[in-house]
Amino acid sequence: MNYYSLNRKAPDTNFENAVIKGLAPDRGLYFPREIKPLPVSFFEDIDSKSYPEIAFEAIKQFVSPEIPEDILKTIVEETLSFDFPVVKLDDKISTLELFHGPTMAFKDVGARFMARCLAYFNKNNTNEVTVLVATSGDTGGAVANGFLGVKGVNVVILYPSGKVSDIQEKQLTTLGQNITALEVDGVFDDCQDMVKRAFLDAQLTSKMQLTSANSINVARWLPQLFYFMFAYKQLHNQHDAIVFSIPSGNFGNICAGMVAQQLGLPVKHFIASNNANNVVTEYLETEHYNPKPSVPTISNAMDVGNPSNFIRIQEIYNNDFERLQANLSSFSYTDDETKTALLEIYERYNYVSDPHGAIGYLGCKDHLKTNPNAHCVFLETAHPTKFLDVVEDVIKTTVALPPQIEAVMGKEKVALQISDYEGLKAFLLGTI
Ligand SMILES: Cc1ncc(COP(=O)(O)O)c(C=O)c1O
Ligand SMILES: N[C@@H](CCOP(=O)(O)O)C(=O)O
Repeated sequence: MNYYSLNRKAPDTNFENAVIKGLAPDRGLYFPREIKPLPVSFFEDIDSKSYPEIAFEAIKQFVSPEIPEDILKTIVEETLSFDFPVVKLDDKISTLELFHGPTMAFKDVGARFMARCLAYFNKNNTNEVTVLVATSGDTGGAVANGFLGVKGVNVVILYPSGKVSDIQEKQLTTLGQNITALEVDGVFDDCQDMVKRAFLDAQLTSKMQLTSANSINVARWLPQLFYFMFAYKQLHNQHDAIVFSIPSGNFGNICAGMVAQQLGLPVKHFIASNNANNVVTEYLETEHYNPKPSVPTISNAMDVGNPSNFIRIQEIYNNDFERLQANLSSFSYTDDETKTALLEIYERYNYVSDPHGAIGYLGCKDHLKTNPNAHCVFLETAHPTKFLDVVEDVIKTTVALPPQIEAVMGKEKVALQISDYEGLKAFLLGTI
């Protein structure tokens, strides 16, 4: 598959180059030249397919011919070695649990998929790659875990100091080996800007091959489309008007859902559920896109003021505001509303959600007010114990720690403090 830059000032490239480069030379995000719908029979026969079989068929066109089919089969099987259950709360609302992977966040799938693609491209150990990642909480841990020990790959994670949960911080600062954590005096958007700036810095790019493991990288972004197909497989026999409410920050996940829809997945509507960082909610109300500095919330992984993937969403809809509005709604919620929702989900359904999922639940409730015939699936994007203080404080109950979380609890944080781009550059050049 060829990919083009959304800034349209760089040549097309293939999947391998798009993955290794991360961002196009004109600083644009890569986007597939074509999204060919899957045959109708793919969806009709979905009950007979396993998750890896669904994933293989869905992603094949985006990675061929650079990843041969037998390798791709192995990659998806290894990537998807855990479950993706839908839990029905009632006849109107379900949740898709995306937290059964090694770091208990939905990012595990993209991180594991991308790590395996890079390892394949670097099979002869000829090109050392430095992977830069900006995280507002979960991407860092998932990428650290997914890339740990991958030969020829060094991972550098930038995270905003004091703005990720304790467990998220442990997950991204305690692995060692080929993983380094940089604690940035700033917000997530500062970290993301530094990563993008590094790609354009000739002093760096002449010395090392840099790429990104954020959703700006197509190998991290596209596998997220699997989730929507897995939910459809579990629900399509009971509900024919499925809508998804996606807790959104950098908008990679929801945008991947829209690619699944382009592939033919029967999705009725998308809901971007946001915390106070509401640039897209405002856009859909006003048609003005006005990125702002992010504000801290209890759903910290969504504290993004300038979502990278919004430009991909606009591309999918051909920059047609009316078409976008017809397929996408967006709501934004305060921390108090999030806490109230967390408690309501617990008391009404005996289900413990995390603050991000709780925002997804609120999006479902708001959508159902005007669309009572829909069945709304909100994505549970992280395990509640990743936000233990908030969750236990709200539901007034102790939540048992799963083994994946217990494993990092006693570990010692190792991170290097930096305050600006020069700090990142000095680290990469080995001068600090
Ligand atoms: C728990 C959680 N929920 C939601 C999101 C938002 O996802 P996206 O950035 O793809 O919009 C993130 C971070 O990406 C996350 O870690
Ligand atoms: N919410 C993310 C922010 C980065 O998103 P990404 O999908 O672009 O990696 C996080 O948890 O780090």
